[in-house]
Amino acid sequence: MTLTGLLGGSFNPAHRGHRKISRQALDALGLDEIWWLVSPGNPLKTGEGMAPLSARFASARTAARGLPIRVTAIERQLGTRYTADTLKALRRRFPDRHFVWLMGADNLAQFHKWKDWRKIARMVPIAVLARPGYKDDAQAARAMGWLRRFVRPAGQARHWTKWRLPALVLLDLPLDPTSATALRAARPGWHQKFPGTFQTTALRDGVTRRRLR
Ligand SMILES: Nc1ncnc2c1ncn2[C@@H]1O[C@H](COP(=O)(O)OP(=O)(O)OP(=O)(O)O)[C@@H](O)[C@H]1O
Ligand SMILES: O=C(O)c1ccc[n+]([C@@H]2O[C@H](COP(=O)([O-])O)[C@@H](O)[C@H]2O)c1
Repeated sequence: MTLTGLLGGSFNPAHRGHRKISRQALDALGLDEIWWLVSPGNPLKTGEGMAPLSARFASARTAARGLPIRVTAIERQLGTRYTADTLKALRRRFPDRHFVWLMGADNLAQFHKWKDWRKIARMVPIAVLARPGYKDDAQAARAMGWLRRFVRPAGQARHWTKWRLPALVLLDLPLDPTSATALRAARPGWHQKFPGTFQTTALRDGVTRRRLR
């Protein structure tokens, strides 16, 4: 079984914070690799100010360099937008992998708004990475009203494949203040550096190549 972390995101653009939390998750959870799922469109975001998938994907490829991270637009290939649907499809398609869902503390604060969020927690363990300014919001998250009883000690994080689900671990590791919102404000035209189409390798056996626009 390959131990695989899933970090879904808009990556508009990808940045040092994504890299940092991925390194932390690789280490704390003893992962073999992480897949960055570059979202065709977060269902809770309007799409305003969202760069094309091709540019976000390319920025993620650059940010992930040198780490055991696979950047993928698999939700585009699967035709899914909601994480619950993506996880259902991935678990069916990759039975030889153990998946853990990774997210920053800001997303835990919103988690109760996600489609079928309790089902998500029943499908995969969830690891929450600390983010500056979101410690209190994460603790007070509406979803925590239900999830709190399933919280596992961070010291046992490497045993996540053995956990009975639902299971949630809060990884309170050194913080990184980088945010895509701040980067976009500083460089609104960032995506012009990543023009055109891109190629993505389908994850199954790495043979199929698809051109996406
Ligand atoms: N600096 C960070 N610290 C902890 N988690 C982070 C950090 N940056 C991003 N994440 C997490 O990475 C995932 C993808 O984030 P995303 O691509 O939305 O970046 P972002 O910086 O949060 O973007 P935006 O500012 O546009 O909302 C989310 O789970 C988010 O919580
Ligand atoms: O499934 C949902 O309802 C849902 C609602 C909001 C966000 N998500 C997912 O959360 C991940 C983080 O999104 P973002 O835009 O905060 O980077 C990304 O994979 C989204 O598809 C999923």
